[in-house]
Amino acid sequence: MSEDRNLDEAKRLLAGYRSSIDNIDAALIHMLAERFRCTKAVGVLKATYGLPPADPAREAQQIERLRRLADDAHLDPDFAEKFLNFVIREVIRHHEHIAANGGASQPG
Ligand SMILES: C=C(O[C@@H]1C=C(C(=O)O)C=C[C@H]1O)C(=O)O
Repeated sequence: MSEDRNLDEAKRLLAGYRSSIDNIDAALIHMLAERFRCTKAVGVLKATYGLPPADPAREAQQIERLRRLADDAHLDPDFAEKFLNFVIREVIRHHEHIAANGGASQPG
């Protein structure tokens, strides 16, 4: 009987955590969409002025900063670095694509 009650309580807690996880995932998607909206504009600017798609010096600064932020927030800095590199690789792919199209961004 008390095991049933414990299981019910566990299910209630699980549903509460999952509801927060769903909200956080939605926020992440919106934040990523906004970031890519910005970086696509940067890609158009770079293509217009003949600047290279990638900027390794800027990336090094961002990684150093994000590693520090992650550490302060008790998030694994190696994971934060991998995540940023994953996002930046996709941004650079967009920039190369924009440059190859003469500075025109693609929708989406
Ligand atoms: C957005 C830029 O282009 C590239 C993408 C970056 C990013 O996604 O943060 C950072 C540096 C560049 O390699 C930029 O130069 O600022």
